[in-house]
Amino acid sequence: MQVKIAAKTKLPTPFGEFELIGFETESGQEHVALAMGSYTDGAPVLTRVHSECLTGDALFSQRCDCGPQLEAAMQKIADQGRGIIVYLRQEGRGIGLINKLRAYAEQDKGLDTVEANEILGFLPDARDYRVAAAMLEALSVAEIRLMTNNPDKVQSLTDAGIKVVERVPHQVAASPHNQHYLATKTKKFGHLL
Ligand SMILES: Nc1nc2c(ncn2[C@@H]2O[C@H](COP(=O)(O)OP(=O)(O)OP(=O)(O)O)[C@@H](O)[C@H]2O)c(=O)[nH]1
Ligand SMILES: [Zn+2]
Repeated sequence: MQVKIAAKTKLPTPFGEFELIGFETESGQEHVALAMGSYTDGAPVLTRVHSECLTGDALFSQRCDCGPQLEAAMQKIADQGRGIIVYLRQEGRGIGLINKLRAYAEQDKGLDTVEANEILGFLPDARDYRVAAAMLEALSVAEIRLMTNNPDKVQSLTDAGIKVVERVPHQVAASPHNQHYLATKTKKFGHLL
């Protein structure tokens, strides 16, 4: 998987100023990374590989925990003054925004998040983390402390050549709306919650 750094700029946020790095893949996909501090010095970098969730990241959805997880990652990185968020445009665990909304509609009828994907003909999780590994390599980052509860993410990044020296638990407070969703993540995806 080849990616190229297409643009770099500043991103001032309530958590502090990040460097915003835009990437393009060979197939024309666009992804971004937010970086703070000196991440090229060889020491393991506190890292979040975050999958796009328009509803959670931008629209305050309480169906999932994505928005608070993104904020928590930005805060933890700002507290340390050093770290990277790889923001992957793999919306809906890779099935895309409209298909995720279709899956939500199935969940409204009583299916869980895995069953809803399957009834629509998708894998429960269609994400590919090789692009995240390629982005980290392009930033000269080889060793990370990964903020996640998802063991598959740790394994997939490891398989793609990134050394995950530590899994940093990344749990945020549940809401009444996302309890079932979080329970399914634990039961069906093996999330460490
Ligand atoms: N298809 C589908 N995607 C969902 C659903 N709810 C959230 N997502 C997507 O799931 C992705 C986030 O994945 P999660 O399973 O919440 O968490 P994770 O990234 O695997 O694990 P953590 O690193 O612990 O956060 C985002 O791309 C969301 O858009 C859903 O019900 N169906
Ligand atoms: Zn979400």
